[in-house]
Amino acid sequence: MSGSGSVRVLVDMDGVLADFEGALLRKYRERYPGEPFIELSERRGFLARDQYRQISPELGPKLSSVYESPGFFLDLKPIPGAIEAMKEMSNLKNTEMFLCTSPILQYEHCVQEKFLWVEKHLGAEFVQRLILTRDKTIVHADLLIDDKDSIKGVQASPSWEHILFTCCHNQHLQLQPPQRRLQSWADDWRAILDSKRRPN
Ligand SMILES: O=c1ccn([C@H]2C[C@H](O)[C@@H](COP(=O)(O)O)O2)c(=O)[nH]1
Ligand SMILES: [Mg+2]
Repeated sequence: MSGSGSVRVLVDMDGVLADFEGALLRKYRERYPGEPFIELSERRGFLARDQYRQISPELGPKLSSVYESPGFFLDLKPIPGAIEAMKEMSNLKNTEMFLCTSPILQYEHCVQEKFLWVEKHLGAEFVQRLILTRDKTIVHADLLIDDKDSIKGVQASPSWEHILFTCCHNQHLQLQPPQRRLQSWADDWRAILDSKRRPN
């Protein structure tokens, strides 16, 4: 993959750098105060929309109207420790770091706001490291740090090892060895990167 001793890492945005689930619940409750909601501790499954649909079919579109609104992606708060970790990672020797995120299909606001979010929180130099794709399997890297439990695409055997970043919707999942987790940005992400470096 990358040269000897070096490592290429893809870092997801929603649920890893930006607190998508926290903002979604808060803004949904503000917009639909009388409707049922799901506490973050009760979230199961990657797509919040699907879990809300199971309560009642009309709740799915109500929930998605929240993240399709202008300003939703730009206003997301950083996950604790994420900004510091990205700045440190980008300065590590023999380390290529890219942000790799999937825009929603209602891309009108989402795409531009993802770029703006990166510039606002990480700085203009990180905008050059931003990859938007609906299929992360076709991007070549050693590691993908992502909160989605199952990442599928046209490439059946992606080049990267998926490190599951803990988020409310995946915290209950029991991983099958050798699958690995990163519990938070306070967890030892440096050791995970080092584990992919080949000796010089
Ligand atoms: O119920 C949901 C939850 C999330 N999404 C969207 C929001 C994000 O843009 C993507 C996730 O992107 P990642 O790059 O995998 O973090 O999924 C949704 O559409 N519906
Ligand atoms: Mg994500």
